[in-house]
Amino acid sequence: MISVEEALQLVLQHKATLIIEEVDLWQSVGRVLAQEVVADRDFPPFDRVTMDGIAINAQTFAVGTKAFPIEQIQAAGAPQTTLQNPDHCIEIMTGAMLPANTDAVVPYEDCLLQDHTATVQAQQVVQGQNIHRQGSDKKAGEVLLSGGVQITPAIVGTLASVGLAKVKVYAMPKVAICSTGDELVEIQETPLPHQIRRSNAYMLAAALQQENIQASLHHLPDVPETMKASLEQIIAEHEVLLLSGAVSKGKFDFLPQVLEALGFTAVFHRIAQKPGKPMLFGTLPVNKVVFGLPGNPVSTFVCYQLFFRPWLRASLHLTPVTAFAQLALPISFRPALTYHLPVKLRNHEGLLQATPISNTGSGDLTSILEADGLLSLPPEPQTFPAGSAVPLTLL
Ligand SMILES: Nc1nc2c(c(=O)[nH]1)N[C@H]1C(S)=C(S)[C@@H](COP(=O)(O)OP(=O)(O)OC[C@H]3O[C@@H](n4cnc5c(N)ncnc54)[C@H](O)[C@@H]3O)O[C@H]1N2
Ligand code: MOO
Ligand SMILES: [Mg+2]
Repeated sequence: MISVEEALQLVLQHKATLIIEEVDLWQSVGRVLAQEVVADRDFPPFDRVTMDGIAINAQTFAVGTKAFPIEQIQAAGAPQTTLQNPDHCIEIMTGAMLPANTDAVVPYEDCLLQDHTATVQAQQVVQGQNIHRQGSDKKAGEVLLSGGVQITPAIVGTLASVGLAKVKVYAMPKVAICSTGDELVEIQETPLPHQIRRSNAYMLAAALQQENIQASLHHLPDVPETMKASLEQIIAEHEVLLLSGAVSKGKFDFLPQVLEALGFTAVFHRIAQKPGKPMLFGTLPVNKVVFGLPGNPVSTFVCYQLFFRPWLRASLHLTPVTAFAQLALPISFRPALTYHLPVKLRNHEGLLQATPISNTGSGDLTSILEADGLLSLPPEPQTFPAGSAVPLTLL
């Protein structure tokens, strides 16, 4: 059996090669940018006034002038005006271009406006005050963003400001989710006493939806011939298979053998971890990957979080997420496996503290209902005192 670290390395050696597609800007949030974004003009593109008030020449104020006759008013969106007389002022609005021959803006709050004259009541006027200088944020031609970042609302704003109505992003892989098992029924059905609803398929579909992947949903019965025929069709139409169940030691766990008959090469089967020990991972021609997630709901969930998500991030050129939390309680366990524990997180004196959520095992789906994260306790040491810093997967 291989360790969690080895398993993850192997998974990451089989990244998907994702093509680049163009989407409308307003549909790009959450997607991964696949292009460089360059400032098409200076940021800001002109000396931008930052307060509503009057624009003056600071030198005029410095030699003792307080009352400035108003030459005109300049609104945001109007072309730049020019102060004709250095003893005068121009009324100016936030977002307007600074008028030529002025170099300071005094806010209305510091002025008295009467008879077409603004009298400055402030003690001081500093050259450059309330002016956002052209190019002070970024210069035209500067790289604002490189590819390999998830598009946030702030990025959408930046893309909009450089005029990118269409954005290049990595296309998401085509994913099929397959539940397996003759005990499973559709969610709208009333299960007989020996049956359960196929909740894992929906849990995985929801998780993928959070990644902007609309997966197709399938079910495979515990009959090798039917399983094979269905899988053949599914493989032809998808790049990634997320399978739940049928990977352990049971008499009806046919998945590994059926996959092999379809050209599957196992990269690993079984990981030294709990839950999720029976996980299967491998490849199918050409460049397709299969995640055989163990059927117990918490195992399915944990393996998805710990292997599929890092695989997807790496395929999308995103940097890995690393986080740690401190254990709120001491924990001891055996045998020597990596233990993934659903935890509740809270802030304790400025540190992230994790409290394990009690559960009855990996069949206990309710144990992850309130989980904010998964702690992964390595096989050694087997005793972790309270306060130990432990790797955390944020959910
Ligand atoms: N002799 C051994 N038995 C088992 C081992 C082992 O090492 N030796 N490993 C155990 C572990 S750990 C797990 S996890 C399970 C994994 O089993 P499978 O991946 O083969 O999954 P199934 O047998 O199909 O189902 C297990 C369990 O999960 C329920 N299930 C399956 N799919 C769904 C679904 N879509 N929605 C809800 N629940 C689902 C299924 O009904 C079973 O109760 O094997 C142990 N056994
Ligand atoms: O380890 Mo299994 O994945 O717990 O039920
Ligand atoms: Mg089984």
